[in-house]
This record gives sequence, structure tokens and C-alpha cells, in this order.
Amino acid sequence: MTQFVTTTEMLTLEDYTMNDFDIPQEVLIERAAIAVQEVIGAGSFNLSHILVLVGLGNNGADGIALGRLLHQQGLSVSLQFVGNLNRAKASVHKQLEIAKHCGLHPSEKSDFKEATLIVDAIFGTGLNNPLPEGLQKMMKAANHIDNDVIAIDTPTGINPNTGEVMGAALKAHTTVALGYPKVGLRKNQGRKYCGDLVVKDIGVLTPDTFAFSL
Ligand SMILES: NC(=O)C1=CN([C@@H]2O[C@H](COP(=O)(O)OP(=O)(O)OC[C@H]3O[C@@H](n4cnc5c(N)ncnc54)[C@H](O)[C@@H]3O)[C@@H](O)[C@H]2O)[C@H](O)CC1
Ligand SMILES: [K+]
Repeated sequence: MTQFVTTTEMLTLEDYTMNDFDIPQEVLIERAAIAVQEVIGAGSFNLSHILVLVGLGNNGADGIALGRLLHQQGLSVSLQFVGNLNRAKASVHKQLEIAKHCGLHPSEKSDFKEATLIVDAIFGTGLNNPLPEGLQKMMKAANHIDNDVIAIDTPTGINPNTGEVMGAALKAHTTVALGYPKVGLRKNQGRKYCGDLVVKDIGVLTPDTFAFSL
């Protein structure tokens, strides 16, 4: 049976992996990006133009790394930041530098309708408040467009612990859960908003003695 986790448990396991085994965060981010790239490659998505919506935390960093891998595959990719880059985590700045070296630069506002596939890398397990109003509008508008959406780890706007919609949420065709799926994906509206749930190993380690709460 699939093991679901809370965000606190996921953070504990990520910290254990990075601190006790000295596995750098960049390795987990790269593996997250490769995992989502594999799901995209195995699916039947229209890859004519891919829009990656990038947030300011580690979920956004996963998205930039994925955008870079898809760009290096020769695909047409736009990176669009959601939020002020000045407030982004160090992991986002690091991934952006790497992407720029590889020739992938962030875009100004893109037209969602031009994208045949949208990657949701806005929020993951860090979502802890209702979405800002502007973002709620953007999510609602995007839900009316007929293009596929792949969510990295969790659909933006879905509370990863309760499955509730935090103001608005972006409906995914497929959600690629990293390490373990978060419990909100099987509760309330989480189940509907995540679409097909694919769980991918990204090298997060679990102590033998770890007591899962679920
Ligand atoms: N832990 C790791 O090292 C790894 C995590 N992975 C991926 O990262 C996300 C979780 O990343 P985190 O930085 O903790 O949070 P988010 O990116 O989800 O959110 C960023 C940031 O945004 C702030 N915030 C939360 N809610 C709101 C809101 N409603 N409005 C405005 N701002 C908000 C809050 O400060 C958050 O910290 C995880 O899902 C994975 O995708 C990697 O894959 C591996 C390494
Ligand atoms: K996401």
C-alpha cells in the first residue's frame, strides 16, 4: 500500500537525508527534475510549448531544473516567475543561474493559451496560507484553459495536509509526488485536483525506525 506522509514528516526525512548523509539539496532537486522529466516523457502530452510556472521556494527550484532539462532536450520552454524574485530562496537563485548558463532565461508574462503543457512549480509542501488574490485569479483563469497541467509534488493551492483549497487551486492532469505522496492528495478536494498521482523516488532516505503517523 502507498505510504502517505504529512509535510512535517516529509521535512524530517529530507533533513535526515541532507544532514545525516551529507546529500546536497541540489542532488534532490536534480532528481526531482529528472523524475518529472521521465513522467512527461512517458506520457502522451503535447510538448509543442511548455510553460513552467515558478514559485519562490524549493518547489520553484525543482521547476527551474526541470525547465532546463526540457530545454536541453530541444523543447520550447518558457520559465515564468510567480512572485518577486528578490524574495526567492537561495535554491531558486542557484537553479536560475544554472538555467541561464544553459541558455534558458525567464520570460515576461506568457499567454497561458500558447502553452500546450503547463508545469506547476509554484507551491509544494511549503504552502501555509491562502493564495494571494492575484494568484487565485490566475489559477481560476488557468483552470478554464484546455491544456494539460503537471503539478510538481502538489497542485498549487491544495493544502498538502488537509486537501482543502486555499482560496483557489490549479487543477492538474498529473501530479508527480516526490519521495512520498502528501496526505492532502487523498483528502477533500486534493484527490480531484491532483489528477493522476505518480509517486517518484528522488533519493530521500528513511530511517528503519521511522514511525509514520498514517
Ligand atoms: N526540502 C528540500 O530541501 C527539498 C524540497 N523539495 C521540493 O520543495 C518543496 C517544498 O519547498 P519549500 O521551499 O519548503 O516550500 P514551497 O516551495 O512549497 O513554498 C515556498 C515558500 O512560499 C511561502 N508561502 C507559503 N504559502 C504562501 C502563500 N499562500 N502566499 C505567499 N507565500 C507563501 C512559504 O514561505 C514557503 O516557504 C517540495 O514540495 C518539493 O517540491 C525538493 O524536491 C527536494 C529538496
Ligand atoms: K506545485
